[in-house]
Amino acid sequence: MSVLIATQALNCERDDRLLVKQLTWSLAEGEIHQVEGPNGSGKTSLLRVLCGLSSRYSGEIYWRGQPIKTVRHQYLSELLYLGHQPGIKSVLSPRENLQWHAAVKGVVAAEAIEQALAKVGLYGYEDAPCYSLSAGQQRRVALARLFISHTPLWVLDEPFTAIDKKGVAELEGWIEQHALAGGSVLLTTHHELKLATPINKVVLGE
Ligand SMILES: Nc1ncnc2c1ncn2[C@@H]1O[C@H](COP(=O)(O)OP(=O)(O)OP(=O)(O)O)[C@@H](O)[C@H]1O
Repeated sequence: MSVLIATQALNCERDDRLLVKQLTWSLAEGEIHQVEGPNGSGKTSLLRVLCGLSSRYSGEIYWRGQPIKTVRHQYLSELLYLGHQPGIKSVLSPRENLQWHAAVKGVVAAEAIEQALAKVGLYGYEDAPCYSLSAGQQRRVALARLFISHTPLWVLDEPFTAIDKKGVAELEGWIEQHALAGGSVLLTTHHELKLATPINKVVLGE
């Protein structure tokens, strides 16, 4: 399986604290990697750097073997980042949020949106403004984005936050299915993952 994303001697600094030190690492198709470490160790900071959302780093990041600066459009279009916060627009409904996401991704996805709403259990709430939904339902709106476009790399920061037991099992299944289909997943979670697929660990704060 070919390598999607890799780093060479990556350092991430925050307020004069070196959070990631000389990280040389790679993530290939079909792999699941979990960034681990205590609160404040830099997990979110690392994910944001790897998704092109932060430039607080030194060293090199490669996408499919090319420095990200040279393939920025391809790199950003092939990854999907779900942040710590749901990152949805609260005045829009779940359906409208997904339509917005599809437009940003440049995909026509009317059917995929309906399927995604059903998959994450939001039918019945699809046209309600998101501010009227519970925290777990809002997280489900964010998770529905996983099924709108076919992005090879999912980057998930604490995706299990506010999700109920059934939802946790479903999300574990989706992560596993994505990897089995040749996709890759990079995630942080304080939740103990129950997957049959091996998980590679990236440990920070040691
Ligand atoms: N918005 C911010 N402004 C200033 N410093 C910040 C900010 N966000 C994070 N930091 C600093 O960066 C460090 C790493 O934070 P980060 O959110 O990456 O950690 P984390 O490992 O994801 O933590 P957690 O497990 O609590 O989510 C923190 O200890 C903090 O000092």
